[in-house]
Amino acid sequence: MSTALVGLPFLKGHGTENDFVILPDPLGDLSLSPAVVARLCDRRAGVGGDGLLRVVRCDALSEGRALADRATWFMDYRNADGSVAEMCGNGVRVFARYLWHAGLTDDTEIAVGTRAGVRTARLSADDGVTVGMGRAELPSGPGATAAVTVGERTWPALHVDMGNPHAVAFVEDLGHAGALLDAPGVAPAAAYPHGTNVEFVVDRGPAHVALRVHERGSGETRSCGTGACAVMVAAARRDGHDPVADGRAVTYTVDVPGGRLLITERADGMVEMTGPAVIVAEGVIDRAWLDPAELGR
Ligand SMILES: N[C@@H](CCC[C@H](N)C(=O)O)C(=O)O
Repeated sequence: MSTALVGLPFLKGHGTENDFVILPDPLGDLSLSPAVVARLCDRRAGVGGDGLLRVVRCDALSEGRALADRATWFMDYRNADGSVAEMCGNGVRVFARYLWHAGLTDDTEIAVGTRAGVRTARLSADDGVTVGMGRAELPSGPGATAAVTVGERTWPALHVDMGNPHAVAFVEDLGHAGALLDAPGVAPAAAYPHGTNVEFVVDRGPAHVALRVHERGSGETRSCGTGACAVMVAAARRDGHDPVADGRAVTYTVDVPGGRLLITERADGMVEMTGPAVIVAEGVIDRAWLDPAELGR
C-alpha cells in the first residue's frame, strides 16, 4: 500500500530520555509548520517528544546544500513548540542511530549536516554513540556572563555556545531550581538575543557533575546533549582546566535526569560526547489525524 494511502511514517527515539519524533523525508517534500510540529510533539494528543528530527538529504534542502560535499543527511531539528534550533546533541546520536537502523548507511562513522555545521557520529556495537560536537565558544565582554533567576533565587551564569546557546549556573542543590515549569529569567536579555537553554549544575565528585536543564522551546527535559557539553566546559574552566593551553584532554562524567553522558574536551579544543541512542518504535501517523496533504505531500 502506498504511503499516500496509509499516512505518514514516523519513528520514536531517545538519547538519555531526551525523546524525539523522527520523520523520514529524504527528498524534502514535507513543509513543516510550527503548529504541525507542536501537534506531533504533544504528549497527550500527538506522538509526543521533546523535539522532532526531520531526516532529509543535504542536497534536497537549501540549508543543507553547502554541506552536501561532506554529509549526505541533514538533521532538520525542531523544538517541541515548533521553533527551529541550530543543534541538538542527543538528537545527532539518535539521528545517526536511525540512519543505521533504516539501512541508509552501512558505515559506523556517519557525518550529519546540522545548522551548526557537520557533526560526525561513531556508532558502537551496543547502543552507544560518540559525537564530535565541535568547539565550545565562550563569548568574552558584556555577553560572557548573565544572571539566571528562578523564583526568589538568582545565580551568575556562564555563556557557552555549542552551536546553540547555553547559560550555565552552578547551584548548591538541583532542587533549588524548583519545578522549572516556566523558563528561568535571564538577564541581560541582550546576552541571548534568540533566547537560551539554561543548565543548573551541582558537583558529584572529581570531574563528575549533575545537571537539570530548561530547554528553549521545550521546557524542562530529562537531558540535553549540547547542554551537557556546555556544562562540562564551564566546569572544566572553573576547575582550572584549559585543554588547549594545557595540551591535555580532560573528561567529565555528566549525569542528567535521564542517564549519564561522558564528555571530553580534547587538546585541540574539540568536544566529544558519548551516550546512548535508542530507536523505540516505528509506525504510521493516521491520515484522519494528520493528512500528509497538510504537509504539502
Ligand atoms: N535537546 C537538545 C537541544 C535541543 C535544542 C535546544 N532546545 C535549543 O533550542 O537550542 C540537545 O540534546 O542538545
